[in-house]
Amino acid sequence: MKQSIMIALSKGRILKETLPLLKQAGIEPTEDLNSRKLIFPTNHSHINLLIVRATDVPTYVEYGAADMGVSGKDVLLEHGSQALYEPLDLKIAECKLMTAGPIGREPGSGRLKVATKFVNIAKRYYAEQGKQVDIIKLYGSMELAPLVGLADKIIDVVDTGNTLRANGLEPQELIAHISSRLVVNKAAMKVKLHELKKIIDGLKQAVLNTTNNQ
Ligand SMILES: Nc1ncnc2c1ncn2[C@@H]1O[C@H](COP(=O)(O)OP(=O)(O)OP(=O)(O)O)[C@@H](O)[C@H]1O
Ligand SMILES: O=P(O)(O)OC[C@H]1O[C@H](OP(=O)(O)OP(=O)(O)O)[C@H](O)[C@@H]1O
Repeated sequence: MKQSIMIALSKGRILKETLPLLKQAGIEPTEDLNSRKLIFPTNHSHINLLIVRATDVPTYVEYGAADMGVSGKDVLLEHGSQALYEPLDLKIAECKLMTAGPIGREPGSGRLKVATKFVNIAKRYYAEQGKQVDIIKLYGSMELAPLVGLADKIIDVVDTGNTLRANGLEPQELIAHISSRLVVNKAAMKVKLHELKKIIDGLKQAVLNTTNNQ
């Protein structure tokens, strides 16, 4: 019997952009993913999909509750991914992790206040520059913080820049180019090598086909 494989995905962008790649790799869910269920069967009886919050994907994979998953590089940088293999850049959900602030306004001379949900990334970024800043943890709608005086700057992902512009903000420093990555549990990679390698190779080919056709 084939060893069972659990793949962790998150709703929204990652699910939408990963499903066509999985399909090309021969893996398709056999139930409607819009239901309230959280575990979904696929056309392979040994492969199931687990739907979790985007920020929880590395945790599920790290502890082996899922054998593999798809996670934004921003989430991986924030989580710390030493415990995970990252065998493949899926080249989906591409964006940039940036600092941003009010258009044309330089922060005052006091200690800089930076609002973000990426607290670890922010700490590392400013520590590397030898800058002492106050980091304010938010869980969403970071763009609001500079508008109401909660922070001078934010750190968030930027794609078109529309969200920043709509709130009178502009992108400033680039911290990292972001795309979604396939992550694999290290122990599973040993124990389930054969089954996991088939999926990784299938996805690798799917990414190649997709990028060649763009
Ligand atoms: N505007 C964007 N364009 C392209 N990729 C993006 C954009 N925003 C986020 N991403 C990438 O897609 C990933 C998933 O984003 P998504 O918006 O689906 O989840 P989220 O809202 O960040 O997660 P959660 O639901 O846990 O808050 C992010 O981790 C990031 O890598
Ligand atoms: O530069 P842009 O193209 O405007 O994209 C950037 C926005 O995209 C993401 O939000 P998303 O659309 O995923 O909504 P969310 O806040 O629900 O995650 C992110 O949090 C930014 O706010």
